[in-house]
Amino acid sequence: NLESYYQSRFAARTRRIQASTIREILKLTQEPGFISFAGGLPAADLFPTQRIAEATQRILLEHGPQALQYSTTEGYPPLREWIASRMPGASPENVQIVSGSQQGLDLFGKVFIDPGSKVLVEAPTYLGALSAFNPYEPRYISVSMDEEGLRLDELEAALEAHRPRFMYVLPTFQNPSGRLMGLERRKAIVELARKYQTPILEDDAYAELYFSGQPLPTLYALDQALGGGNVVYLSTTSKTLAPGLRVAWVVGPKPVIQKIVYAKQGADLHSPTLNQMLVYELVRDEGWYRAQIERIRQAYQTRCNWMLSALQKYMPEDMGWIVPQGGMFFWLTAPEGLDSLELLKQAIEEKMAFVPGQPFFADGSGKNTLRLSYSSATREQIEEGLRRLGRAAHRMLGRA
Ligand SMILES: Cc1ncc(COP(=O)(O)O)c(CN[C@@H](CCCC(=O)O)C(=O)O)c1O
Repeated sequence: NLESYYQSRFAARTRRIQASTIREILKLTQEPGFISFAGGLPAADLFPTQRIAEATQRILLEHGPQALQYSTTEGYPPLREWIASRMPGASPENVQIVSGSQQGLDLFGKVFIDPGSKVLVEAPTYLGALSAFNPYEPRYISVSMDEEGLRLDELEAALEAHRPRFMYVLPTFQNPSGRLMGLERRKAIVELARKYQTPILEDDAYAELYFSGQPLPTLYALDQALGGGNVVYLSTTSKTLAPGLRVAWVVGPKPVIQKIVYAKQGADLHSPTLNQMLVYELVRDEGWYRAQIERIRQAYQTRCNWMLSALQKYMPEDMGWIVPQGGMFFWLTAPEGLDSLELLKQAIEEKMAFVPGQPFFADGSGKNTLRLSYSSATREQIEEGLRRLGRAAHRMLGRA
């Protein structure tokens, strides 16, 4: 039958296509009374639902046939122009709309990775990128980080020794560790990448989620200042509008974008036409969009503070964490020897969930780390959820 036929003939081909830990936990935590800090779920209470309903109706009434018809793979021209206008040195031809930056990761992997290609990643890095790249069978080169990001000495040694196909970097509120890379480090990394002619894939999913201060320049912008051409940039409306719309973009040199267009033609023809037109209707109102982003920043700052005080109250004293300056996550480091996968099992007994850290490490390390998202939790859920986690952690660490 088909199943045994599949097992005999195809299982080898799909050996690198494995489950996403976040996606699998997300399914599990739908039970009532469950408190999950697993998925980086944007705050649903901040989705501009009413505005989306009105804009969608207006688009359908005024441009129905266009909104519901097939459209070009490159994406809705006004939206591409809006994105290009915010990226130094970019024109719409450098911009490709994709269905979530997750698709951008997949298509980039499809275009850049051969079996065995070396891909340089941060340790830890976004596990969704590993899920996207794995089917193309890369070999990962992991480089560790200090408090602000990639260590330059290790990075240069790795670039020299391995000449990787590209490096995947998250400079702004890194997922999962929350790190924010400073300007000097950003400049140094862009210069090193150019020196070793190693393209950077910059994933800027949390670009707008600063709690305070002004955004730092993107690696894309810093590379432009040196002549450009060495950074491919990803960002998304998932964290500023609504993730269910699946509207994101890739910005890069024309030959690369051209290949990503062709790959997308073979993947899904184009991203949803209506959703692209809707996103443009929302972001074109600069005043509203800035106010929306400000609402989100303030809400996440508040929820971050709630989680910080709950951590201080309930965690064993030898549990450490990085206090984020933006983004959605706390990254916890437990004492060596504490297996966060085992802790997750205990936590699930208490109807609480988080993402264990090991899937974020391409080199299989990080057993004693875990990621907590505060973005869509209420104050009560944070208090109760951390109390449950604290109970499980104290039990595991053998402390009453
Ligand atoms: C660095 C980074 N790059 C891409 C994505 C995917 O975002 P899109 O919605 O595809 O634009 C994300 C979103 N990651 C969230 C959401 C995952 C949602 C899920 O798998 O349920 C997380 O880490 O929990 C990200 O953090």
